Amino acid sequence: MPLKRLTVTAVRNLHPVTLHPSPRINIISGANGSGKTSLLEAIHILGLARSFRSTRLQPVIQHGQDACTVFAELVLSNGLACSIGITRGKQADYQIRIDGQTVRSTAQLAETLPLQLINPDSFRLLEGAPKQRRQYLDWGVFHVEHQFLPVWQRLQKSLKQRNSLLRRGRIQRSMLVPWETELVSAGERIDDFRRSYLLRLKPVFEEILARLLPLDDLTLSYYRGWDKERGLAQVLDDQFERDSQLGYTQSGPQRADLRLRVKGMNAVDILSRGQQKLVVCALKIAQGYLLRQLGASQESVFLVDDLPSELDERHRRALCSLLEDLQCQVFISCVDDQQMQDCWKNDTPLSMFHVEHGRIVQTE
Ligand SMILES: Nc1ncnc2c1ncn2[C@@H]1O[C@H](COP(=O)(O)OP(=O)(O)OP(=O)(O)O)[C@@H](O)[C@H]1O
Repeated sequence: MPLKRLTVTAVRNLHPVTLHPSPRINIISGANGSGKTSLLEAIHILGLARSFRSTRLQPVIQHGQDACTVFAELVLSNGLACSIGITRGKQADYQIRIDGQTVRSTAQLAETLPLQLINPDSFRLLEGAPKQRRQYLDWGVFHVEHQFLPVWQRLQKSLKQRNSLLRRGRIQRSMLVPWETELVSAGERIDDFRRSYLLRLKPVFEEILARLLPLDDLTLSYYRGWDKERGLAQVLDDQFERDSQLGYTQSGPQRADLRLRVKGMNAVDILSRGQQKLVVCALKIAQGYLLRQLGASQESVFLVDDLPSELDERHRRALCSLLEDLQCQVFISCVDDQQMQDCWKNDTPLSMFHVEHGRIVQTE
């Protein structure tokens, strides 16, 4: 799903630019503060309508401008061209267009452009809250299981309604029944989707990890959000009193998690930062490989911010080789392009861009 042409206007310090990236490897180099990350951020906005650096989009819009725009022409897996564009204004308003048609949902953008981000914050996938690992897992499920989104929306709605009734206090048990019925039916399906996705992901992840970092005793397991012995309906029933006191639903798929352990202990307590970074890279790259294996209609585009940092040369090369073998489009930022130049096979299409004070120039 490579971006064939990319136009960025009024994103942070970037001068308006149109680029013709390589369908495979793109290296973006430049000094600190030059605007490398801003270019990756622009692509991220195009795929997800939001930044990975700030929760609000206002800081991303160039000082003195009212809106930023990112537009791209893509090549679909069937070889046809498609155009997508997004304009985000200061009032959190946005306009999304796919092939000239206005689109309301950001899910359609995500579906058209499956983005994977690897950046210094990616560590949080291991050390952060379960929500991040659920989002990671659900990214994969969303792209391979087309029923996932409507079922997930049903789950969110029923959970919200149940929690709002619980917060009212002193409610009749029967008032929750319709929402619980919906919650159980959507929740168990989400659990099935996640479980079967993970079953397929695990061997791919293990293979990728072995190429990056031999860690035989690392295990990846799934916690569905409630105990193994009981069905979700039973759990909601048994926990009604406690849920009423707390004002929210304690157990369910909204509590699911992925668990990474080394010798039975939490991986973050054992692995070095570099090793954690490699495990996160393996997790993300594995999703790209799986998407390709399953013949998904779109392939992932990888955004890798500041790859060389914290990785030694051997691991950097191993990572580049994995990204290269994946045969998808990759954008990698780095301060020193020398570090990234000889990591690729001669026949891999490679483009180099240099950023200076927000001005991007293709150098190769
Ligand atoms: N809304 C904005 N309008 C204009 N300039 C901005 C805006 N927000 C940030 N900047 C500037 O844009 C630049 C953005 O740099 P960016 O983070 O993309 O740099 P980088 O090349 O990735 O640097 P590093 O190597 O330090 O990570 C910074 O110089 C910053 O001060």
